[in-house]
Amino acid sequence: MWTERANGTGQAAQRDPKVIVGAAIIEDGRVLACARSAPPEVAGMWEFPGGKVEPGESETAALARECVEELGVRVEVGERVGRNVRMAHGRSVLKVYAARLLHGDRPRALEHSEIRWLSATELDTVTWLPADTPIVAALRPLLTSNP
Ligand SMILES: Nc1nc2c([nH]c(=O)n2[C@H]2C[C@H](O)[C@@H](COP(=O)(O)OP(=O)(O)OP(=O)(O)O)O2)c(=O)[nH]1
Repeated sequence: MWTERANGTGQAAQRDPKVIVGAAIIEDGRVLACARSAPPEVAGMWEFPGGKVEPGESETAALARECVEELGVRVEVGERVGRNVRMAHGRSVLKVYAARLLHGDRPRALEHSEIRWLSATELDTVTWLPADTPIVAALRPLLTSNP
């Protein structure tokens, strides 16, 4: 299913999909949702803060870095939320982790057009990026069980 290519030794090497990590930052039974400011095709759609894992970087380190860059906050990364979601015809995969804010840090929209705290009943009030739909479904019970 994933693309294969020759690796120079005549053997086929599997090209791993690019990993995109997202943080479901939960506080008081609400999750932080972020509206993309770019590119135009997806601007105004909502996502979890995060981004591409850099070569040699762990998923946890990537999440911590992205939360500082995008929101100016330090987070502790917890359990996975939902399943791996294949995107871009299998060329990338979205993995979301629960997270919590550390040291009293308060998120600011440094790269997004808007950020909002959403309770379980408010999750459907925004338009999520399509890949996030199964993650949002998996998140709902976590918000109701952690009031
Ligand atoms: N961060 C994030 N990206 C998501 C989510 N859902 C989803 O489909 N994506 C997609 C949107 C983008 O195509 C891709 C993430 O790319 P990005 O541009 O945010 O990553 P990045 O911060 O590393 O970007 P850059 O350094 O290359 O500019 O994954 C989500 O919940 N969070």
